[in-house]
This record gives sequence, structure tokens and C-alpha cells, in this order.
Amino acid sequence: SSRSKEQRILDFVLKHAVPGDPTSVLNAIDKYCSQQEWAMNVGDEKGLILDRVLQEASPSLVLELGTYCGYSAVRMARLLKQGAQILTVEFNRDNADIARQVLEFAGVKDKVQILEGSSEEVIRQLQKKHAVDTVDFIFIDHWKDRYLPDTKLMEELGLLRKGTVILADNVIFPGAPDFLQYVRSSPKYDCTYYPSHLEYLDAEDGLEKAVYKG
Ligand SMILES: CCCNc1ncnc2c1ncn2[C@@H]1O[C@H](/C=C/CNC(=O)c2cc(-c3ccc(F)cc3)cc(O)c2O)[C@@H](O)[C@H]1O
Ligand SMILES: [Mg+2]
Repeated sequence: SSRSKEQRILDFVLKHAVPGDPTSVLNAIDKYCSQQEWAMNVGDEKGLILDRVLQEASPSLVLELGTYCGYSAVRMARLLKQGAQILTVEFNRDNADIARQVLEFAGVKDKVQILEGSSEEVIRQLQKKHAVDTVDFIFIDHWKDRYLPDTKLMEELGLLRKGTVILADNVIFPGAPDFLQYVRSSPKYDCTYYPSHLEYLDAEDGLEKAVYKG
């Protein structure tokens, strides 16, 4: 059977990156996706913004919605402080399998747990099944029409605490207009927009940071 684009990305990482070196894995994926086949990784330009916002938050527990091939999970895991953890949610089995191999090759698998399932299901299970109290940092990068319902669900379940940082990819392209309108108009969030460009292209895109005020 023919290999998928995601399997070709993994093949390129296994061939061109250095085992145990997360930066070399990021560079390999960025090289492949900018020169051979475009893919929806957050990429190096928006990735630098993610790096800075994550380091400033210095989280103990990170939740990611939409693992895809694991690029942003590797990106965040390489910057975590000792003992911190990432829970990343992915409902496509094939993508989860690719991400597992990417994370293992990068040497960060002990910092990252891939939770297979839909974000709504997994979010509802975090407190009871995964012993989560509140989350410190959330990177949202899954289907764009799910940003708002999942954010509201996390509010309702008490998963956000004063100072929890939500960072959302693609708020311009493809866009998450209802999410943007909600967090920017809600008294519960302090919002900052970080202008950038769509991964590997010149189109405008950006990240929105929404800090929960408790
Ligand atoms: C029930 C659905 C919502 N819940 C979910 N729960 C768990 N995993 C979910 C998920 N939704 C999506 N996923 C997974 O996240 C990934 C999907 C991400 C969606 N991202 C995009 O559509 C996207 C799309 C673009 C894009 C930009 C320009 C363009 F021309 C075409 C596409 C750029 C990006 O940076 C993107 O992030 C997949 O691995 C999918 O299986
Ligand atoms: Mg994205």
C-alpha cells in the first residue's frame, strides 16, 4: 500500500535527523515540509513564538489539542522544565502512530503522553482518568471550529486556573473567528495577538494568546 505524506515525513526524520536531538527533528520536518511537501505543522516562524510564550509561562502541565505528526509536541517538550509533562490529544490513529515514533526518535517520549481520542472525550476524562487538577498551558491546533467549544468545556470543567495560558494557532488562516471574538470580548481573558505567517508560506497568519483571569 502506498505511504502517506505523514509516513514520508517520518521517513525523512528517521533518515536525516539525529536520534535524541529534538532540534534536528524540528529542522528535518521544516526542511521536508518547506522543500518537498507542505504539511500543517506550526512550523519554524510561528514555532519561535510558541517557544517564547511557553518559556515565559514555564508550565508544569501542558495540554495540546491536535498532535498531528508531533512537531509542536517535540517543540514544546524540548523546552520543558525538569518534571513537566505534555498531554497531547489526537483522534486519528495513523497520525498518533506517526507522532509516537517522532517523539520517541526525538528522545522526548518520557515528557509527552499521547491521548488517543476526540478532544471533547479526552477533556471530559482529564480530571478523573488522568488525575489532572488544572492545566498551566494549552496549545490549540486541531479543527478550527472546535477551538471555541473545547475552550468553553475546559472553563466549565474547572480545568483553567488564574494565569492559565491558552495559545491558539491559525487564528487568521484558516481562522477561528468565533474563538477569537469570544476570548477578545470576554472579561475572563487577557488577549495578545502575535502576527506571523502560515507555515512554510507567505500568507498572513498568527497566534492568539488568551490568559485566563480566574
Ligand atoms: C472532533 C474533532 C475535534 N477534536 C479533535 N480531537 C482530537 N484530534 C483532533 C481533533 N480535531 C482534529 N484533530 C487532529 O488534529 C489534526 C488536525 C489539525 C487541523 N489543522 C488544520 O486544519 C490546519 C490547517 C492549515 C491550513 C492552512 C492553509 C491551507 F490552505 C490549508 C490548511 C494550517 C494549520 O496550521 C492547521 O493547523 C489532525 O491530526 C487531526 O486528526
Ligand atoms: Mg495549525
